[in-house]
Amino acid sequence: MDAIASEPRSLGAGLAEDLIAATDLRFSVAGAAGPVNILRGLDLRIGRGEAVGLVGPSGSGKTSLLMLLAGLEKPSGGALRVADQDLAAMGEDALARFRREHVGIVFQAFHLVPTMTALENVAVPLEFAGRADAFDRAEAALREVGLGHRLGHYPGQLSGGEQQRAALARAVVAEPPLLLADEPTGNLDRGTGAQVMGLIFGLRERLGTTLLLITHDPALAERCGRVVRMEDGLIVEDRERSGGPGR
Ligand SMILES: Nc1ncnc2c1ncn2[C@@H]1O[C@H](COP(=O)(O)OP(=O)(O)OP(=O)(O)O)[C@@H](O)[C@H]1O
Repeated sequence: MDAIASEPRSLGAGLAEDLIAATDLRFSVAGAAGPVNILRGLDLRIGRGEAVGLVGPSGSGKTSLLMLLAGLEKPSGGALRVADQDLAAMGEDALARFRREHVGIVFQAFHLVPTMTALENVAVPLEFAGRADAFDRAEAALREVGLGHRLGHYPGQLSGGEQQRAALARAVVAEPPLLLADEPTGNLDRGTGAQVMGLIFGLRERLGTTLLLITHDPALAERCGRVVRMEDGLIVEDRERSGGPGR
């Protein structure tokens, strides 16, 4: 039986073990008719090692939040700390370094480089980050997701599930503390999606990675230890399961 905590989590001072601490987080973009307020003062804390399912209607701001947490967009207001870094205060170079060192991302579209093999797709970013053993680590990561026999294949020669597994290997090869996944099974059939999710949950458990998983699949969200629901740029529900994999 699930124990549901119906009250939102404490919005007080961040705990030392919080990997993510967003306070009054705001994100606006310029629209034709003036600014569009996408995140409207959102508070969220996620502890190290937690798994969180992020759900909510289309357009509620889930992907925008993920982009801010990844350091791919900058907040328009409020405070955002991820892995002890003040993302709101960082310039482009510092954000690029933050992404390399702290974040892995898996999107619905796989975003592999079509002119590079699976091995190169995983190894090259690691090599850019200065890892001398980039190709060895990339090969190990690809083997872990069951692609040891596809190292030299180009994305166009891989199935959708294989491409997503390669993208997952790329996301976790540097063992980042935070894994962000935006509808990672959205382009896959049910069985292949289940395989990919099994890999994601298995990897995060082995590596102790914090996981934020955006999904429209309630059952998938429930597999996370905690489910956060967004509506209209705010968090409207935040509940935890006792005994879930996220704690
Ligand atoms: N660059 C932009 N310019 C204008 N509007 C934007 C921009 N980026 C996002 N939006 C709008 O902000 C809102 C939130 O978008 P976002 O992609 O974060 O929602 P979402 O909850 O992830 O939706 P979905 O479940 O459909 O992926 C949407 O209404 C979207 O159209």
